Amino acid sequence: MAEPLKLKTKTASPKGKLASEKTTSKTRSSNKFSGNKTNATKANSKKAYRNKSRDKANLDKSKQQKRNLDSEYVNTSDLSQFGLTRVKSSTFTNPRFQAALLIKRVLEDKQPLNINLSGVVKPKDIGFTSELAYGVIRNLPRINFIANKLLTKPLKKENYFSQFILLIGIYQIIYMREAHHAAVYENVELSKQLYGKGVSTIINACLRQLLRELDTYLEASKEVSLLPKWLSKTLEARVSEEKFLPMVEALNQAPPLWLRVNQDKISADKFCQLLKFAEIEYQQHPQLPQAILLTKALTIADIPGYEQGLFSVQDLHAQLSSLILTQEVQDLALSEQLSKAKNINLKEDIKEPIILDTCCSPGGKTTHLLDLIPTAKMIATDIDAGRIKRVYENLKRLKQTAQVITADARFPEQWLPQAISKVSQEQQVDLMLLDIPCSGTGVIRRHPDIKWLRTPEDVTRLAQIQLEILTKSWSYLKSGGKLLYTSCSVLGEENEQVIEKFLATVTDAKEINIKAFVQTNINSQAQIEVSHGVQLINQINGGDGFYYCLLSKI
Ligand SMILES: C[S@@+](CC[C@H](N)C(=O)[O-])C[C@H]1O[C@@H](n2cnc3c(N)ncnc32)[C@H](O)[C@@H]1O
Repeated sequence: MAEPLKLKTKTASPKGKLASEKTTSKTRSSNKFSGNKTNATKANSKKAYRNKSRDKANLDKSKQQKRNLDSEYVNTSDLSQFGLTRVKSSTFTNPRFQAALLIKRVLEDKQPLNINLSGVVKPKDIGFTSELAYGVIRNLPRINFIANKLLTKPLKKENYFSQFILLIGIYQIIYMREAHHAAVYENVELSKQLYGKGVSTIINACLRQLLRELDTYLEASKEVSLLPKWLSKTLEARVSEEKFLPMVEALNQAPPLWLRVNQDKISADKFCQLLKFAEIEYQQHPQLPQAILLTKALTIADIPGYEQGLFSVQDLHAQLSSLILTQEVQDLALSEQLSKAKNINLKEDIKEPIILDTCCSPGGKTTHLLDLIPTAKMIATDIDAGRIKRVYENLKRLKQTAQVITADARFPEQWLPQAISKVSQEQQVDLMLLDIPCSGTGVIRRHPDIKWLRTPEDVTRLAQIQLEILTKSWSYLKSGGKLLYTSCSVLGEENEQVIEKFLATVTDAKEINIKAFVQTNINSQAQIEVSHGVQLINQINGGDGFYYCLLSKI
């Protein structure tokens, strides 16, 4: 292990200050030994004045230089444990440095992977930086395994930040197929800028060793599971052997991009024509024509019609939630017309159901429900005031209206009666969508940090909240009304076990069987057997892991 090297930092020119101090002391000494006191004093005081002015000018210059130099540095005191209190601004804006910071925040500070890089890296580097961070976090166990094989000794704690740079280098070489020499050079340079030559020599040696025996390292790392042990064990027990490995593979792939055509604005076929015209490759879902898979990654702004509200970005299985809730409303007294719900073109003659969408941000399902039933009186709530801003943005873009409330779904008594009274004389709602807060284990490919942040204890805590939200909301559902309990979790503890506990405490709830409906729309490989509701698991280039249970009030 090389000696830890201190970060070389340029300090403001101390020379200037020392030079002026020297001059002053010289002046003093010449005064002291002068013969003709009066003339000498006059001459000396002039000289002293000149010297003083020069000193001041020197000092100002020195201060300015220091200021200029300081402005080239960025404070990184949150990295002081790694010996880094400030770094050059050119290093700070390096995409690899920023990716390493993001990785550090997840692994060391246990913060969610939150990509907000605008103004931090150049706009052209945002995608690259985020790919590095997501890629390393997604494939962490394998990359770590290789890093540990490559390092002959672990890096010292004070140099530890360079570990994240090594992980990035390994990721680039293995997964990004970037020019290998560039991947080595850039990461070695970055570690040199941060820690000096000693550490960068280690990074260089590791990455070059990887290049020499790439296939061997790759082959050996394939044995390493990409899921945390507790989750892998739970899922292995839950999912049949033949479905388990494809599910794990799908959980770890880069997420597919699904769009939902807003059929209130444009037909799915016409939207596909727009895609064709823009030369965007896509696949239309065979059973759900409004669901479009883009086969190549694109930024949303490059897809025609986003600002005009022609489509929303929504996972395939997430799209099912609003369809299940509205497909099943035909036996509601409020709307016999909904029996035409087969193709969900309900706009003409629908009445005005009161719908409650709790935990609604960013509004994917709220806007879908409004697309299906534009006349609905929608009450959409979420606890997170920051996230709720996105509901407003989406409603505005889609020209839809809803009563949006920042509220805690565990305490509907504090806000729901008032919200209902604003739209009706009634005291209860017709339809409820509870998209409860959950572990997010079904959307790990979109949020791979979940793998390293969630714990089994979190799941148990969340399950209690879920039961509380369901139990409290139930009393605000009309007799004959429908409630869809849905989650993006693949764990029984948050899904059918919550329903089981709930059903054991009420006498006016009946489960509606939605298996057949889901089966006719979604590839059967995605469904696994559960005691209540439907559990879908992740599919490669298909939908995320989702759970739905539809309940009706007797
Ligand atoms: C799965 S996300 C909802 C996604 C949303 N339904 C959609 O389709 O766009 C879960 C949401 O639950 C919210 N949440 C968490 N705890 C809550 C609570 N106690 N009351 C209300 N909302 C809550 C979170 O802020 C988060 O936005």
